Amino acid sequence: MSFRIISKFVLNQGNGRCITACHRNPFGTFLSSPSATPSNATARARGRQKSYFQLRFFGGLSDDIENLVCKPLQSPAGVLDESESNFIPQNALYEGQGCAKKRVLVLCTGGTLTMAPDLKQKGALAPVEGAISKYMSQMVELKEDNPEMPDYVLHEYSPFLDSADLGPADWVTIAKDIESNYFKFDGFVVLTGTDTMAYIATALSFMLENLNKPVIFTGSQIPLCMPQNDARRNLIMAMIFASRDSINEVCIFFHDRLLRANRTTKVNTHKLLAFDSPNMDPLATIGISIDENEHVLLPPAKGPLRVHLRMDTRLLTIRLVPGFDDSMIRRLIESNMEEQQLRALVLQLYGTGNLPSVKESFIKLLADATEQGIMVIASTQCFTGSVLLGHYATGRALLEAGAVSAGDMTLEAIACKCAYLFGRRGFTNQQNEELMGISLRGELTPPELLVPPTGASGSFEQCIAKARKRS
Ligand SMILES: NC(=O)C[C@H](N)C(=O)O
Repeated sequence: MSFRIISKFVLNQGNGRCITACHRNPFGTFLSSPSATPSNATARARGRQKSYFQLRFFGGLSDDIENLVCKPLQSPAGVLDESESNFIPQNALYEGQGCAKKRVLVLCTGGTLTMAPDLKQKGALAPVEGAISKYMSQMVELKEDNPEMPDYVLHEYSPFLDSADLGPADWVTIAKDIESNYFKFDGFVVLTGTDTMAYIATALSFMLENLNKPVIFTGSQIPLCMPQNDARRNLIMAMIFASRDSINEVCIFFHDRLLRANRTTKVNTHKLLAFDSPNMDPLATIGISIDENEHVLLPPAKGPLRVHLRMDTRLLTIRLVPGFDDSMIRRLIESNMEEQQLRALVLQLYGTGNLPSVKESFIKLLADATEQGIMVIASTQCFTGSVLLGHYATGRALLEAGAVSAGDMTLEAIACKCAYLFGRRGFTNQQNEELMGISLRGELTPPELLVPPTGASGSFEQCIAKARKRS
């Protein structure tokens, strides 16, 4: 799929105000430049800055996915030296108000939020290019005299797509655009369709290592053009959260909750409460106030941002149903093993990670697969809770076949974590297996923190002991 980026930037409300540079260095300090026509307040702030600089923001974001390598982020010229001891204002002061005005980059890929009934498609919803910029420029909440809202730059990708049409190449495009604009904005909003939003946002959480700014995904169930839409509030709240210093991770805001992206899954096709993070509390909830759950927010990263652009998605997911025909699954796996294509096999199993122990040949097949270097991952079909291999004899056989537990990860997290780890290439199979059991971006409850079930078996205890030793 071609996912060309057009350089269509809407400077805040189209008023021509220049976009200024804002930088938070790897150590968490902000450096930002005042606007082109600094107010007294910004001039005062400037007086306290030793290395004042200004970058203008030009269009021309990345438009290809070549050079898919992991590379450390380069700082723009003129950034603050870490030995700098001067006080650096967190942001340019907002003219006349004496308060900080944040800057947010809004990246829009399409999705229902941007859609309208298309007569050529018999009234089916289809994305309308250009509509979002028109709506946003008319939203009073986003006018620049509203000090609580950030300045924003909107970037519309072309063509707008239903999220079902977005894949790893598009995740790479988004990651690259965040990388190349990282120092110019305080936070990022990504507008996508809801159907694969949890996958895209989860993938981004792995691709953006040491993220120190908010990246907030949102979309809607009802298009922005319809009066009863949920798009407007989702968009406003996403922009508010994208301006918060307390958030250093990729999140999904939807309806009334901010969720960690890699814990999130789409749970409803109709209701406005379309997402949930079944095994983790929301990062924040909104009612008449915004309540952050400070204890679950990820702390600021210690190192500089590293962007990993190679995602190896050679995995197969099989959801078991009672009475399944294992000969069919056998053929599928065997043909993949022969072509040496398959890297991981995700089994969605019953309960704590059980499969029929009577199917000995199937278990033997899984043991052969692990021996050939295919990672066999045991996950659960249950919406909440965790895989506990070894709690039941039926699951124990899997442990012996060399399967790896997915713990309480969502399917989205399992798939994207595999793609990320395999894409890194530098890890051995054993290291990959160990990393699957370790929380890299908050996607997993560490096994040692899981409450052992009543009557936990010896092998469950062994799993925990092994995990403790690793950490
Ligand atoms: N609500 C939505 O955005 C669904 C739409 N099919 C999409 O994922 O693009």
